[in-house]
Amino acid sequence: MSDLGGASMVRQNPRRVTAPEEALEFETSKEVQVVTSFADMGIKDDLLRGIYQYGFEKPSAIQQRAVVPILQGRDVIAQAQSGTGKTSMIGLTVCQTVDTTSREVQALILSPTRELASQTEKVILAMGNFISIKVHACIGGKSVGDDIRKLENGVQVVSGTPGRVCDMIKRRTLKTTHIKLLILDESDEMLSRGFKDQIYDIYRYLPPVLQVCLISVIPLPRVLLEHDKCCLCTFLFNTDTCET
Ligand SMILES: Nc1ncnc2c1ncn2[C@@H]1O[C@H](COP(=O)(O)OP(=O)(O)OP(=O)(O)O)[C@@H](O)[C@H]1O
Repeated sequence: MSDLGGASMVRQNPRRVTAPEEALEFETSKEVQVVTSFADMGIKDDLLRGIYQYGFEKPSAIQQRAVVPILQGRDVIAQAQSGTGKTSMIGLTVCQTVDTTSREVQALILSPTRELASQTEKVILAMGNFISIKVHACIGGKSVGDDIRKLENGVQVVSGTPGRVCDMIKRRTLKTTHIKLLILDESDEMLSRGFKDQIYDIYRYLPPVLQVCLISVIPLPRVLLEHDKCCLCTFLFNTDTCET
């Protein structure tokens, strides 16, 4: 997509799945389709089984818009309120994206807190129940030896906090050569405060061809959209804020 100015955005009528509250709007890049069923997202059968077994019947509003662009390999900014299914969406897209026959790390998810990184690991393990996905939560406060053992045994996904992930990369225990997808959860947090330098530090070790997804609760600066491939899926719960 080359034009991300106002003209390329479309507003869609609100259709919230997870919380039937006041009228809400979406702003998306214009080519974003609303896909209302997991079965129509091109998801592999064994993963679909895992999703249904996990108790999901229908994608939430943000999932209906952002899952397919992520699976298409687009760089995506997905912004939506807390509790709207963003973490689950990360789990689902990562499970679909990685090759579970490989032992290489292919997806790296960075979160600002240990709890969130662990939660994401659990979602991936639960949804990926039938695809034998190997994921490791690489977080501070846990044994470094354990990290090393797990990573050396081979995992396809790392869900971690920036400090420990950076440490593992610098020790060459976490090999970055095959990483094709970087997801920053709560990226408003990750790109502010003390995390920014750590994120840049990690980014330097990642392959030049990389899909990046930014997941956020609050709208991110517009400047992040200004590159050709970026796709926006925003849940507009405060129109004024998002227009600036
Ligand atoms: N499609 C879905 N169908 C049913 N339940 C869902 C769906 N997507 C997410 N949920 C459930 O909704 C709750 C919130 O989902 P999730 O944690 O993914 O949202 P979130 O936007 O990341 O929220 P937070 O910012 O609070 O972490 C969880 O209990 C999750 O299992």
